[in-house]
Amino acid sequence: MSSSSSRRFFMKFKAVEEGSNSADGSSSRNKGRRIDDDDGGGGGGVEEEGEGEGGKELIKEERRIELGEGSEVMYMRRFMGMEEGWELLEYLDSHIPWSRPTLRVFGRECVQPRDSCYLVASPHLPRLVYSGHSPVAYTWDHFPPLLRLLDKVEKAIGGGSGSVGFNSLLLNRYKGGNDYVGWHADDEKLYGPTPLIASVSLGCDRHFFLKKKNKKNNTPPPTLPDSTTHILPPPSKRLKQSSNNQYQFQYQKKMKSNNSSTNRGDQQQQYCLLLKHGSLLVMKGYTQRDWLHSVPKRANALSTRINLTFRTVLPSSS
Ligand SMILES: O=C(O)CCC(=O)C(=O)O
Ligand SMILES: [Fe+2]
Repeated sequence: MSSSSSRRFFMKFKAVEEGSNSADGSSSRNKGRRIDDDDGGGGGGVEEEGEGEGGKELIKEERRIELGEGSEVMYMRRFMGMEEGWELLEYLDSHIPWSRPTLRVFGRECVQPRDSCYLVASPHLPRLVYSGHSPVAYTWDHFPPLLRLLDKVEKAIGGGSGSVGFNSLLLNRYKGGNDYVGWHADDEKLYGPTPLIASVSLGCDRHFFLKKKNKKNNTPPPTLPDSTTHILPPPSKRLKQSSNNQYQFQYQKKMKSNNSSTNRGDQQQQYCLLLKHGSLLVMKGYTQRDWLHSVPKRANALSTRINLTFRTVLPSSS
């Protein structure tokens, strides 16, 4: 399949809701100069304005968000070219051995609300276990496009020839707006106390939320890890767009609940980023120790999104 036909394939739902299948449902078809966030991503089925026009190099915008106390995220919106991204999306969609495992969450079994696959550089790494599930670790040597992506990610983060030393990769496939990942932190011991996680997004734009953990008991917020949307007020009431397209908001009201475990009354710091097709998000420092993140359900996310998170498993962490 050519790259343009593959792009059409992933944009097949576009006709259903013309110009509104960004994750937030906002129209991405501005006539004239774009002033919103959709100026070249194409994720979710918008045109590819801004991609290397006239042979110009892609602008690699960077956003560094200091979360405080040694936590930091960095967002690079145009990490890879649009066509390059669509080709990789198509390749991964058809070549990766996806599965949708059963997890155990708070003693309950539930089917993971997205497809995933775990790839590693070596079979001798300690096993990954999350939510009572230990995924099969496939070797990433069988997927040359992923090795090329790894190289690109390492160069972007490590600078020039620098090697970061990622040795594992977790892929998630969200087949539509009902697929999601609930509040969690990638704080498994095998990644060490300050993991560097590089997250590449392909396909449909989706919102990525960050919120500070509840320090008092260091437990997740009052939602099941895979069910988050209901505690957040509607985006229109909640999100305040700042000049750098990053949404920052705080709860305006106390959460209404008689349950003492949910009625903390503290205002949690939160951030939301729209993860675009071809973007790179890096989480570093104590982000996994002190913050939770999620990609909630979105009714308007009509097409497939694939997310890749490169991580480093510490060899002696078993
Ligand atoms: O899909 C995303 O952007 C996030 C995925 C994620 O948080 C994870 O795999 O741990
Ligand atoms: Fe995560």
